Amino acid sequence: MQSSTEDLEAQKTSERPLVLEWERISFSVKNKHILHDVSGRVESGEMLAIMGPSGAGKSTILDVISKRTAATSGSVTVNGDAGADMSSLASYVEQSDALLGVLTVRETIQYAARLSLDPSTPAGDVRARVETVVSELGLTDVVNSRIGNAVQRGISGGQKRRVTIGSSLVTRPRILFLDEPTSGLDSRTSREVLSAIKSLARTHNILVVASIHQPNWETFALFDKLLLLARGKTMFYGPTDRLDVYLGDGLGCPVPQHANPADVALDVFNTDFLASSAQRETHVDEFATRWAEYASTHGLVREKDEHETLGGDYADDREPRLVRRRKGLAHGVARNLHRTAILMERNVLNYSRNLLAYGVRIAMYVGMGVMLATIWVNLAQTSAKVNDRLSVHFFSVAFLGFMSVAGIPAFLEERQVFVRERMNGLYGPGAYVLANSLVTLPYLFVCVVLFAVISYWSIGLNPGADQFFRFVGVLFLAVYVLTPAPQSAVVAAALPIFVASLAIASFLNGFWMSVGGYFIRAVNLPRFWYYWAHFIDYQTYAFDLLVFNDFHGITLGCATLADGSCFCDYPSSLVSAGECALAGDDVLQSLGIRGISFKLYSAILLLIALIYRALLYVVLVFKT
Ligand SMILES: Nc1ncnc2c1ncn2[C@@H]1O[C@H](COP(=O)(O)OP(=O)(O)OP(=O)(O)O)[C@@H](O)[C@H]1O
Repeated sequence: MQSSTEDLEAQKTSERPLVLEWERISFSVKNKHILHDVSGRVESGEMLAIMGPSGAGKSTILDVISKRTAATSGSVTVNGDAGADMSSLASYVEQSDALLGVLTVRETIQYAARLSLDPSTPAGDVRARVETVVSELGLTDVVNSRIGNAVQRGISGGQKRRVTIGSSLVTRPRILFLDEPTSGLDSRTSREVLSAIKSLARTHNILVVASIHQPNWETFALFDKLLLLARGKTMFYGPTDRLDVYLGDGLGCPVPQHANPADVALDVFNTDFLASSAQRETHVDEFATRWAEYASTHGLVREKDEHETLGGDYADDREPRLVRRRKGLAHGVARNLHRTAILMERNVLNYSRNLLAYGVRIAMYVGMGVMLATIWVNLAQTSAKVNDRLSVHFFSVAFLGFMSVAGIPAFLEERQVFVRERMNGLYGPGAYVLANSLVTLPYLFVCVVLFAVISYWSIGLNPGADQFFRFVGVLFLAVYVLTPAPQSAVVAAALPIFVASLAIASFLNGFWMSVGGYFIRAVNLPRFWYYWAHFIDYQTYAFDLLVFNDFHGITLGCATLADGSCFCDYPSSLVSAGECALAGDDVLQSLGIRGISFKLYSAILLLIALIYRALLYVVLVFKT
């Protein structure tokens, strides 16, 4: 046990230092040139700041060097390897804090640690790591407080920022990218946070690149290097302590005594308020040229031979990729299962505490059970009530389907967390979909059982015990097709905007109702809709199964008219035999579902449920 943890630690810390280099990076979108020939280099243990006025291209260069976005031209290499797998080496802290609101600060950081670590890591090591990060980031006082969400106020914005950073730091990435890590933090906290990052970076040899807006002097001084951009061009690149020299000697804008060189530089390079676009462009071009000349004459452009300081020619060092390959398939499968189990545990915690998303929905199922039980109360077993019985089945399936849209807000919150954690290499869409699909099973089962127990006997559906259990089983499968993630989640994953995904998911639910064969009989549907939509509609199978389950084998009484003749609402095979009654199977015959196979239809329903999950997987693979 211990030895494998040591192996992991040894592997993480004793690996040769990394060198991240980007050379002549240019990036354009729709003919808009956002970055022009930007180069730089950082080594393990160093912290590089990317600064510049608003719109300078800081986030864009960070995206490019972290390989989230491909450059239009230029190269990004790690130890000379342009194909290094950044997701296994790096963690990226985005500007926004994607966290699960119901978890506490400790739980959030602890799950990030557990998801990133080898399964054999002793729990004590995980705890120690978490406590170190918590105390270094000044989160000790709020360690047991919940993050908070729209319903429940939690920790402050600045504390959330630190939790997000902590969730990355605790995984001990070899490279840490931070996009505006200090936004929302006061100057003292900014300094403390960056100082903690620096200390961890030094101790664990982490290479840090951070875009930063307007650091105060002490915060600025924590960085080893600076890349200063304006309108996508390099204004300065080199050790931070050379900035004031360059401003004075190179540009003739000396930094006044006690002034912060970062402030002076941002002032000088901010061209936003010049009158014309041409003026702005000329100004920046002039600065870029002055910098290029100064850098080459003062030796501030780092050349390849400096790589030797890291222990020789690293062109042959393909360590990151080799490490990944050596692990093998069995290790990969075991690790993914381990991560799935951790995600399931976190989901259980999330769902059980998320009263709005999940508690309210249980209440909705109970409320719907009570509604059906009291409105469709005690339906007589007569032919006149056949349509009322059919509507119970239609309504159960359709309404439960509609309620799946209630899962969209919770899914969108989860999706953001998933995107962040996936980008940071903690787990993939497979583990996420599997954990989500498994954890929802008992939750949905409880919901359906509650609904069935409340309504089934009160409505007076087929009294057999087998029929009751089948009713629960079919409804469970139908609800499982859609709730809480799949259909709405597929839509929300593809289009992660609440209002838009709500509208599309609601439209889809309405569509499935229309082609399911209740409002308009399947045989009467226009052929275009019948041949595809009707057959892929989960409501078709769920409705047919519920109706079959209810009507098969029962007899319904018909009305005796004043003239003594018998009237049944559906063609009856029993009347001709002298009985004024309607066989349930006659109703099934009229609906065209007498011969259906219970097993086949259930299997199709299950298949549709699995297809939705496969679709969710595919959408998450390509859209996140
Ligand atoms: N995908 C894109 N399509 C069009 N324009 C883009 C795109 N990405 C970035 N830009 C533009 O490129 C410029 C640089 O954007 P970027 O977000 O990198 O700047 P920034 O320095 O991080 O700004 P801020 O400090 O305000 O966050 C901006 O003018 C932005 O509008």
